[in-house]
Amino acid sequence: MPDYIIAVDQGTSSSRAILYNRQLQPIASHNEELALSYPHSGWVEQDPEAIWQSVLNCIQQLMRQNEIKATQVAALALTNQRETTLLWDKATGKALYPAIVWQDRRTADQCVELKQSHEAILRQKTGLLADPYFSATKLQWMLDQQADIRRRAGAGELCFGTIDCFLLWRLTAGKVHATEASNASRTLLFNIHQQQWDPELLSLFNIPAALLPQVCDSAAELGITMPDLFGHPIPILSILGDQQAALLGQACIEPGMLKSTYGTGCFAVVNTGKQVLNSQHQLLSTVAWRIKGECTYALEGSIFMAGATVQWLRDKLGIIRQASDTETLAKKVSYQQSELLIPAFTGLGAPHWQPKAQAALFGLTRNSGREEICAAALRSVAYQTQDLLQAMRKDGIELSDIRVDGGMTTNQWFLQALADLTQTKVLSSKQPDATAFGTAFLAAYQLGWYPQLSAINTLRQKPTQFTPELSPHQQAICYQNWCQTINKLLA
Ligand SMILES: Nc1ncnc2c1ncn2[C@@H]1O[C@H](COP(=O)(O)OP(=O)(O)O)[C@@H](O)[C@H]1O
Ligand SMILES: O=P(O)(O)OC[C@H](O)CO
Repeated sequence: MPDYIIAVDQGTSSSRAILYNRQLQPIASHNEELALSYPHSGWVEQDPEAIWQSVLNCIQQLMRQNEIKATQVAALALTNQRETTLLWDKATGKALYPAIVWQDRRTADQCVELKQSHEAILRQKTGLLADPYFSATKLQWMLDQQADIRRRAGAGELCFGTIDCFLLWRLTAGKVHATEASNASRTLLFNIHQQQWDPELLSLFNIPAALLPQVCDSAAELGITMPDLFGHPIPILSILGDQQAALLGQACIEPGMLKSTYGTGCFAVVNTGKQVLNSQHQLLSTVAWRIKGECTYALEGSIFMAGATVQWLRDKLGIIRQASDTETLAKKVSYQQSELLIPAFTGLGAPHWQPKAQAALFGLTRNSGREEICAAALRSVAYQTQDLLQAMRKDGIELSDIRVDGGMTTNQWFLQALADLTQTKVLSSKQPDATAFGTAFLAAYQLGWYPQLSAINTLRQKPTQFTPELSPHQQAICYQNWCQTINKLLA
């Protein structure tokens, strides 16, 4: 009897595959880092073949290293970086362009116009707003680059997809062109109330409907892998956008429960149940998951630079050798530090939505060194989280704690700073891969191993707790300085 599930988490910084047993304990994993390229100012791209190859290698290596045969695998469960846009040729399966990554700002000018003319309708239909972050203007940009391309798109010769859709296509050797509702809800083309591609929005962005994938439930028989890939076909039974998968993986299955994931970016997401909450404070409404045709919705605050700021310290400034060095260095720096980093390297996301903002480091003195810059970088992620929590509270969400996960949460110093600067209890998942766990659980649910979503409560390990140690008065001084500095930058 097949007793395993393999979850694939295709993130911005890396791809990984994790092997779970029937009790949904992680048995083994295989990880591969992925490169990003920045060919022009504001552009962020990835190689579609490198993405595909990394996913394939991760699954194959995981199976090989653990002597697992495909016949022992009950399901493949996918989760992925969202919004990243691909366009490929139906006949050859080859992408026409590099993947335009969610952080890419090339369509910022277009979004300024869109904001003035169509923000209200975009918000009402999609829960999102006019920003280059989402897929629609990225796809529009691709379609505007070649003379014949819209005709080919209209004739059904090309496919658009987010990462999940591209992987599903490749895993099934072109048999399935489909996505699922949580990923579709990030495109700016999907009506989250009616659960369908919106004809008015397709016409606004001049996007031929023939390009679009079918939108499925998040748990379903989504496809079967080609036998030659893993030696035997494996059913693909769940797909979720990575932030929605983490919401499920952190057992936030009731309205009002919040998680915040610190990977490349940071995404604070709160379950709003059957209700689409219309934020008055620049947060997004999105599909959390769709099961048996029924949608659960969520409210989201998106920060573009979290772990990516740490990568910048490593790869561009060269002041650390590895991400964990930030912890050792930051420990030496008190809250009295004058240095403040506004990490608007790819514009600012929620709640500012300023795609053209540029990063800046304030308050430098002769005493400022790599310790201070590391502390400022880590604290910038905590301050931005406080911006999101404030917006959520103003929208009427009551928050008593934050369930956190993602690569950055191995940094204990950061987690204490997060509790201090948000004055909120932080519960750090002992399962650092809450994202993969979320989609693996959904596949197990689809298999009938766990017939109720509430079973996730019993599978989740007790988290580690961080409580605020900074006084509310000191926090208020620090946060006021952050707000004033951001306002200065945006003025
Ligand atoms: N100890 C650490 N301190 C700070 N940041 C870290 C640490 N370990 C990993 N990171 C950051 O976490 C990110 C990777 O997390 P991950 O959840 O794998 O991201 P993604 O899903 O976006 O690929 C990287 O950007 C890295 O810089
Ligand atoms: O790569 P991550 O894990 O930071 O997630 C990227 C998000 O899905 C972008 O919306």
